[in-house]
Amino acid sequence: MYAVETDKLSKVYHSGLKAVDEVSIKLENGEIFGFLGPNGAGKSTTIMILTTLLKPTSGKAFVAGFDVATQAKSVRQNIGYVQQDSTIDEYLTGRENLELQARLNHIPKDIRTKRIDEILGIIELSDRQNEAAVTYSGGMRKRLDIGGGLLNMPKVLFLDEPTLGLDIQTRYKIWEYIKKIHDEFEMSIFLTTHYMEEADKLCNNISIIDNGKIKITDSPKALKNALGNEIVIFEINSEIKLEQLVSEIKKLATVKDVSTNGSIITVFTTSGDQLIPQIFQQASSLEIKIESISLTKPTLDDVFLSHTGRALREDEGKYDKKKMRERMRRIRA
Ligand SMILES: Nc1ncnc2c1ncn2[C@@H]1O[C@H](COP(=O)(O)OP(=O)(O)OP(=O)(O)O)[C@@H](O)[C@H]1O
Repeated sequence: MYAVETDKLSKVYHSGLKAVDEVSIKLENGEIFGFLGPNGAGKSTTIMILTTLLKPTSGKAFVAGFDVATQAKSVRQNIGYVQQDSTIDEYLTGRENLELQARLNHIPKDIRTKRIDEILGIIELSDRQNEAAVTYSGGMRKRLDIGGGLLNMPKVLFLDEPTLGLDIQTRYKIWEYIKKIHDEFEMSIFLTTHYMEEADKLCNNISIIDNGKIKITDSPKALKNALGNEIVIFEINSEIKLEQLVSEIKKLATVKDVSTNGSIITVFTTSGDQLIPQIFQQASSLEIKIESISLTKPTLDDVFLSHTGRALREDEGKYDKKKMRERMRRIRA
C-alpha cells in the first residue's frame, strides 16, 4: 500500500480548463514527495482532490489506502492538511488555536492536552504558547499552522507551499521542522512547492508538473544527473554563426543537451574539463570569439528548464487577493 497513489487523475473545471491532466503518482510510506511546478500548474487542485475538498472529474486516488471518492471520511481521519494561507485566529493564543483545532478534529479530551504540549515542543512554540498569535512572526505563524496539521498524528501530511512568501532564513528553519516531523514520526509528507531548493533539500522524489501534466518523476539527484554532471555556459560575440556552432557542439561525445538564449549558450555535459577546450576549438574554427565562459553543476532549475522549455520564476507565487478569490471559487466548484 502506498501513502498516496493516483491513477490518471484529472480535473476539468466548469470553465472547461483541464487543471489536472491524467496525473499518476505513487508516494511510498515514509517518503517526502514534492510536487514541483509554477503557479497555475495544477498543484493546489491536486492537493485539494487528495484531501477530499474537491471531486476529481476522472481517474482514481487513494490516500493511506482509502479511496478519496468513496471513503472521504477515512481519508480525512488519516491526513493532516496545511493550507497555503494561514488558518490561524490572530486573537487567540498559540495554544488556544491548537485547542480549537483539536476540538474541531474531535481529538478526545483526555489526550488533547498532552498532544498539544508535545506539538508545541516540536514546533518550538512552548515559550510563546500563551501569547496572542497576532504577536507572532511569519515563521512562527507557519509553525503554528504546521502544528495544526499534526494534531491527529496523521499518516500523511499535506503541505501546500509551506514556505511561500517567507524570507530565506525562515524558510531554512521551516525545512528543519519538516525534516524533524518526518524523522520523528516517520510520517509520509506530500508537499507542493515552486522553490527548487526546497524540493532538492527535502524530497526523496519529485514530480515536475506543468499545465496539469506530469513531465517527469524521479529523485532530485537522478534528475540532475540525467542532465550530465556539469554545465558549461558561455557567451559569444556574435550570433551570426550561432546555429552552426551549436550543431557542432551537439555532435561532441560528452554533450547531453544544448540550449541558447540570445548569444548565451548553455551546454549540459558529462565532462566540463574535456568540453571547454573543444568549445574554444570549434568557436575559433568558425571565427567566433568567446566573451566569457563558466562551469557549474546542474540544479533543479536546470531540470525544470530542460523539461518544460522555460524557467521557473520565484516571484510568481506571491500571495494576492485574486489568488485567494480563485481558491474560494475552486472550493465551490
Ligand atoms: N475554480 C476554478 N475554476 C476555474 N479554473 C480554476 C479554478 N481553480 C483553479 N483554476 C485554474 O486551474 C489551473 C491550476 O490551478 P492550481 O491552483 O491548481 O495551480 P497551482 O499549481 O496550485 O498554482 P498556485 O500555486 O497558484 O496555487 C490554473 O490555470 C487556475 O487558474
